[in-house]
Amino acid sequence: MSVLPHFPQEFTNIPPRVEGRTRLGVMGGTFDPIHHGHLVAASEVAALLDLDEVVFVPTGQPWQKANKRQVSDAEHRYLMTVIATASNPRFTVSRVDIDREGPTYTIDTLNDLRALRPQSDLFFITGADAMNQLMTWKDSDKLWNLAYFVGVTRPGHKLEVPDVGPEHFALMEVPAMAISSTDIRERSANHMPVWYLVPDGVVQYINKYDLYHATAYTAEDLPHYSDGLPHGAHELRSGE
Ligand SMILES: Nc1ncnc2c1ncn2[C@@H]1O[C@H](COP(=O)(O)OP(=O)(O)OP(=O)(O)O)[C@@H](O)[C@H]1O
Ligand SMILES: O=C(O)c1ccc[n+]([C@@H]2O[C@H](COP(=O)([O-])O)[C@@H](O)[C@H]2O)c1
Repeated sequence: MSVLPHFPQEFTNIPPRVEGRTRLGVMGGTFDPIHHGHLVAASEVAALLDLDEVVFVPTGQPWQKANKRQVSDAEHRYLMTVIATASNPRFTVSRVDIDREGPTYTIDTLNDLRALRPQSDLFFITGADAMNQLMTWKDSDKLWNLAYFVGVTRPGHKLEVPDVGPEHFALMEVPAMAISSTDIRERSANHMPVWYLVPDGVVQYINKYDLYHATAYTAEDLPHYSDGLPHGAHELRSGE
C-alpha cells in the first residue's frame, strides 16, 4: 500500500519542526490489551510527522468504556504496554493517567504531559473511532490548543473531518490492521490463538495471568505487589 497521506487536503498544516523543541507523539488508549493496530498506528505517524518519540499513555478509568464492561486492572494494562513497546527506542510509556485518581480525561493527560515536557510539542494520535467521538470528550473545545491531533484510518470506521480549523489536525492513512482489543479478549476467552495479533510477550503475559478468562486475576493476585507493581517492573518504567 501507499504510505502517502490519504487525505492530502488535510495534510498541509502540520506544524513544522521548531529548533530546540522535540516532537512528542501521544498515543492514549485503554490497551486492554495493547495490539499491533496500536503499534503500527504509532510507528506510522512517527515516521510521517518526524516525531522524536511516541509516549503510550494507558488510561486510568476510561469513563466512556466503564459502563459497557469491566476494564482490566490498570497495572496489567500498563505492564502489557511496557512489554509491547520495550524494543522500540522511540516508544515510551507514561503512568500519568493511571496514577491520577478519578475518570481519565485527555484534557488532564495533555496538561500533565505539557508540564512534564515543557520543551515538547505534542501530537495526539487517535484511531478513526476515537477521533469521531472527540467532541463528546471533556472540554473538547480546549483540547485543540494543547496538542495537534492526528486521526488515523482504522478498518470498519469512517474517518471524519472534525469541526475545527485545519491548523489543528491531520487525517492520515496507516496500514490497515483489522484488530481490536475486544476481539483479542473474546478470542482468549474462547481459547482461540492471539499470536501475531499482539506482541509475543503480551500473549505470554495474558496467559500467565489468565487475563481474559472467566477467572481473571485482579491486582491483588499479582506476586510481589506490596509496592503497587510486580517484582522487577520498576526497572522497566520509562518515558517520564
Ligand atoms: N486497529 C487499529 N487501527 C488504528 N487505530 C486503532 C486500532 N485499534 C485501536 N486504535 C486506536 O487506538 C486508540 C486506543 O484504542 P483502544 O485501546 O480503545 O483499543 P480498541 O481495540 O479500540 O479497544 P476495544 O476493542 O476494547 O474498544 C484509539 O484511538 C483507537 O482508535
Ligand atoms: O477526555 C475524555 O473525555 C475522553 C473520553 C474518551 C476517551 N478519551 C481518550 O481517548 C483515548 C482512547 O480511548 P479509548 O477509550 O478508545 O481507549 C484515551 O487516551 C482516552 O483517555 C478521552
